[in-house]
Amino acid sequence: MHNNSTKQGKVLVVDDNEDLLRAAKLFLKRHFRQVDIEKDPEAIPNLLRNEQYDVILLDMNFTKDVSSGHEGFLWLSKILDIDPSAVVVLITAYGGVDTAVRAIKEGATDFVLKPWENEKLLATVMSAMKLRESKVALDRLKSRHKQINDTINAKFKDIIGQSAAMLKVFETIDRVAETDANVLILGENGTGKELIARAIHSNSSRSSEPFINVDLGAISQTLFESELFGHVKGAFTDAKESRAGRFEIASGGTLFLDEIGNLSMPLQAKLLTVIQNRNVVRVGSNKQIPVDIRLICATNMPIYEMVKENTFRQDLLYRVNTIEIKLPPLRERVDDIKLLAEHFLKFYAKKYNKEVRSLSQAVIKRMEKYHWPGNIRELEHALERAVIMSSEHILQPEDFYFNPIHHSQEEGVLLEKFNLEEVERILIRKVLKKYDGNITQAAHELGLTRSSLYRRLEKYGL
Ligand SMILES: Nc1ncnc2c1ncn2[C@@H]1O[C@H](COP(=O)(O)OP(=O)(O)OP(=O)(O)O)[C@@H](O)[C@H]1O
Repeated sequence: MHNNSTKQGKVLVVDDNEDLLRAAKLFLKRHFRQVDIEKDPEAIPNLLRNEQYDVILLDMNFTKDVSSGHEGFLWLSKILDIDPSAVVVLITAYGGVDTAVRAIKEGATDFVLKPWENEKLLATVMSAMKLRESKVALDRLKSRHKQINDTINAKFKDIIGQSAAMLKVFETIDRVAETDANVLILGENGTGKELIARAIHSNSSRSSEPFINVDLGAISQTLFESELFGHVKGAFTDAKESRAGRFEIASGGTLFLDEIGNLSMPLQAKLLTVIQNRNVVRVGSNKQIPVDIRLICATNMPIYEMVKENTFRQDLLYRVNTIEIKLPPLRERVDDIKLLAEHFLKFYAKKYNKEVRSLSQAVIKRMEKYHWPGNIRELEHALERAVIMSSEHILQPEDFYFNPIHHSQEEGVLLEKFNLEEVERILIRKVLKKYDGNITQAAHELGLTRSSLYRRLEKYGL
């Protein structure tokens, strides 16, 4: 027999037969912390308002000689209205099995036949209790997930921009969000590709489902399949447990594949198969799992040139680029710089509780001339740093740190060092600077193809 302190769970039994109620209470009390009994179903709403029951045992028929179960259905649906995650076990007489089966379809958890055997009743209530525990845990997880999502989305809510280019982007988001069309977002680092992807998701009918973000540039070749498609226990040495991949987790919602241009050819082929079939197979299994996702991809690579150079599959590109959004670099949307800078100033002044109020004209002029290789992310960090460091109300050019590369310094290095790699790195930086980061022009001047220039940029971390 259990002792009182270890007993768990609250059970409510509703039946018009007082003998049955008494017997149920006597027996269940030995196993559960609290057992309430009620013979009048009209009292149910009130009871549920005052107590959180884990399991409710509910009779199907209350009026004498009526065995249709109508009343049971009525009370079942009332209970589920009050508490959608209530766990209701129906009590039904022999012969009422069909009704009980229908009740389960309508949301009951299980049923017991009366007269019952105590051990059977106990087993039923015990497993109902377990179900309740997982429902409560799931509800908690869901609301935690929602809270996290809301916090992220709040940050992504304000998309600042009034330049013609951004207005066009807003219009496209409006048009495509509601559709399930695949979207490809192109733009340099820090131009707001993820922000736009989230905006599309939160304006779509999938907004209450997850937005799952995968940085393909950060996933190693060996982990690619298991990360994206999942694996079953024992599929490889480290696979101690079965795990769903990002495609499966995103099902119902939006999958954002960032840096799609960084995928190797073999991985592009694997990705294409999944996108075409809308099915994933976990590593180590051969079961097809259907996935329902809205796909948004992004890259800062010159993807069309890569197709020409056979480093990116054309069929994959045509799968993902149904709608294309080009985000111009910040230096090409000069109209937005002041607006963005003031937005970040306000945000960080509030965050760090500083009295910084505005930007001097000189700062704005300087910003509008600067080439912003890191785009909006760089602008945001510049403002965060300036707000933290400054003790004035108005920020001045000295509060910022523009353009860390100095010509004279580099030339000095060039003359002193004869290491080929070092010289190559410096040359590339200089040419890039000359063309304001324009890869095509820089590659042309250096006598390289764009993709070999990209490879070097990566190699030298430029
Ligand atoms: N129009 C905008 N208005 C306000 N904030 C923006 C805007 N665009 C970008 N940002 C901010 O700039 C930062 C970088 O944006 P985001 O991460 O979306 O860029 P990205 O293009 O995905 O970058 P990467 O290519 O490096 O992944 C984020 O903090 C984002 O909130």
